[in-house]
Amino acid sequence: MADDQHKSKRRKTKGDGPVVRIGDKTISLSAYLQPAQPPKKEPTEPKPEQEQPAVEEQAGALKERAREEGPPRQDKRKAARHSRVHPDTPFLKSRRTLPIWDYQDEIRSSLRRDNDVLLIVGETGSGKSTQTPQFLCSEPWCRRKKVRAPSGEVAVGGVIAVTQPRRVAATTLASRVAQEMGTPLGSSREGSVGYSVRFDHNIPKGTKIKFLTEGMLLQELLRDPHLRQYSAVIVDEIHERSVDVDLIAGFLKQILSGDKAGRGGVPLKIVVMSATADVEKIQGFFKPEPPSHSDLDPDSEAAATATPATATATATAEVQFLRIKGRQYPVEIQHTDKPVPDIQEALLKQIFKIHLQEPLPGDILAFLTGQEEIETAQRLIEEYSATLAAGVPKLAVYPLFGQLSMQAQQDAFRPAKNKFTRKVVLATNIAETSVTVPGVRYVVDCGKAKVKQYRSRLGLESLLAKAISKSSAIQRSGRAGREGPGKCYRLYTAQTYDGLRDADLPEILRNDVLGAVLTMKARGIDDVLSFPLLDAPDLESVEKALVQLHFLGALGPDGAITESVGRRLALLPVPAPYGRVLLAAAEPEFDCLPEAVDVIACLTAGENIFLQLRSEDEAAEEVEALRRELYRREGDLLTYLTTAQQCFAIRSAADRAEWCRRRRVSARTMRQALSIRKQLRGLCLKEKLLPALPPDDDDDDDDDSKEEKSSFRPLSPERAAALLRCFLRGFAARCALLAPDASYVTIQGGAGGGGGKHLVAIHPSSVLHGQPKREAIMFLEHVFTQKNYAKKVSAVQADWIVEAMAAGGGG
Ligand SMILES: Nc1ncnc2c1ncn2[C@@H]1O[C@H](COP(=O)(O)OP(=O)(O)OP(=O)(O)O)[C@@H](O)[C@H]1O
Repeated sequence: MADDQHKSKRRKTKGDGPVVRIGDKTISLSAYLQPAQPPKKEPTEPKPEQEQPAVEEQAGALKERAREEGPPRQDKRKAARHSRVHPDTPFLKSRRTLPIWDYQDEIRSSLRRDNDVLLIVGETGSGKSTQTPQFLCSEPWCRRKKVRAPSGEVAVGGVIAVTQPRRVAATTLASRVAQEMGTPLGSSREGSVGYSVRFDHNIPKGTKIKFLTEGMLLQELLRDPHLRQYSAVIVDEIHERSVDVDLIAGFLKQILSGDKAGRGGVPLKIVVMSATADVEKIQGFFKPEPPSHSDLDPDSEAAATATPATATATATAEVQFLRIKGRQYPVEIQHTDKPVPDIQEALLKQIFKIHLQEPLPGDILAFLTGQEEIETAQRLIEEYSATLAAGVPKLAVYPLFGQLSMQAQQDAFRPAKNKFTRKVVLATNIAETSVTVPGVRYVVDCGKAKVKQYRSRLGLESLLAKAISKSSAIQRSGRAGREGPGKCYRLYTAQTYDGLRDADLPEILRNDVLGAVLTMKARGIDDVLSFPLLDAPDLESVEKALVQLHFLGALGPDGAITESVGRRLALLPVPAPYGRVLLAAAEPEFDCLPEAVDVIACLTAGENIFLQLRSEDEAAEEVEALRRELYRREGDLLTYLTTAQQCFAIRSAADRAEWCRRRRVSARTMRQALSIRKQLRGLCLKEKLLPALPPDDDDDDDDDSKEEKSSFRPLSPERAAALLRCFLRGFAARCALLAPDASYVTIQGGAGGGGGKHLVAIHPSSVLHGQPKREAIMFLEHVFTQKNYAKKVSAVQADWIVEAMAAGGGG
């Protein structure tokens, strides 16, 4: 873990000026540290260093200019239209300037009468996500109604669900819309807007608009297949085509073309939105068909009560389509003249150039491929910022990637803490759609993204950096120009852009479809191959998922979901193999659920809990020595457990933070892990996996006065073995045996193990790296860089693997 993979990427100061070394490359920073002389007629060019305070003056000028230019001209008569239903909040003025504002009547009327489906395509920033739900929430069909359903009198409707591909989009949109509607989120128990994302729900009483991740809506569908609380579901950013959004589309199509008995005859309105959707495909998919009884789940209330009258009443209108013309602010796009040989280098140069040439205010959003690249760039930019002369604005870097805790993600959306500072957000493609990062005027797009790729031959998923699609490039550039005119610097040529494919391959065609197949099974879809999907995955992946679920014990021999395992797995908000670990740990034979929860909390909390050690770190040796006390010979999972238990046993939050600092353990990730632990424990209690909450479940991160925390007790070797045997119930197929030539060879067969054996090496980030070889290892993750690496590794016994396989443990 102490391994620093970026030793070579350090900034040095040579006689010829400061340079950044990236591998064997050297970038001179002199040009950036000594800002270029401004060309005479360009007011926005940088001034010589000693005159840099003038940047603020330039900023003033830019602000002034933006004020003068104002938003694009709108038809005054139309723009003056004041909706009865929108309170005159301070946001009304800016809402009126959005291109979608003039379409609000059309949007409303498109869904009146028998029209149940509307597709909206409009440029990024035109106002789709924030405005459409506000336009619709006061429609008469959006009222909550008491109706008669086969199960008796039920309440239907009243809320609009807006799905988002990512948590950060759901939460930031909810907070924006709450502000626009004048009911700030979370400040009171009542409000019009709420959100629901994994491990975080904020649904005030009276919520009319609920932003939620696609995963959360799927969870809700399991509990309420008729989506009774909703009058409408808005599927935003459909072009992203995650497995979850494809499943949602399929379920919505079934609700649409089925009878409405379960909803007491109340139709569910569906709005599908994107900047770059395949209009024909989506229209074709949702085109109403007369339902046939054979389409219905024979056990459903709907099937039991459907009459020919209810069955045909639904299929009348076509899918409505609306194209929103115009964009809010222009975005100037610049491509490179030539292909760039080194993206990381080009990205840093571009950021430095913007910083020195463009006045404040104007933050930068740069798209990189992944966490490692972001952390390296962050370090280099921070080092560079520290060298800037006193009169030059500083740079404050905020990383933004999916593995970060929610709190750390939110930081990127706040203004830089210090004055006279330019914010630089370094993001993966999680900031690509839906989000508005306040302050951003400049986007730098590296043109690549890490894509999860399921290599069905190996049965493993890998993250590979690949060229993005045109649709992604358009989305990325759309992040500039949301609060004023913007610029997007693409680090690739215009020809390269022309050669990009229009859209990404849907995830369902790329990935392990395990979660998708489990969800379909839990929804009573026996024949997963005939479930309506925009694109069906290949037979091989579906078959592999079915086998894997069978190994996990989620499916019985007849292929139906099992009550004891499958249905419970589908309800747990963790991937199925982790869920299987929790179920095993609750069995009396293993009896180690709190420990399994702790490990899973660390695994799912975000970044690696161990921060990378820098070789120049003076305290590196001391940190290493302290960390060695945490390392367990059984491997990474037990090391996580020891770390979590030691850390969580400390009473005071301040002492815990200090404990983390001394070991360079991420205090933020540990806080998140503590919160996940609490929620998972609560869920386990609810699902009757835990008889009672463990005595130390009174964790309050900020409460230093707690006296009752249990102190750390190291796990005995027997209990450690029990815990690893539980993990094997989820990951038995992710194992490798020691071969006579001292290499690790993955076990053959088994779900997830793929069709053949292959070599894996232990990743340098593992505590088992460089340790004496064991007879077998279990690894939770696999990455392919120069070679196949196993990550999150534990030493296991071969007979435990056999035991887990026999019990049906595939991962
Ligand atoms: N959190 C925010 N802070 C500041 N302005 C915001 C925020 N969210 C939205 N806006 C403003 O509202 C505009 C419309 O945003 P909205 O997300 O509704 O557009 P959109 O059409 O859905 O865009 P996209 O297709 O990129 O998701 C933005 O361009 C921006 O001006």
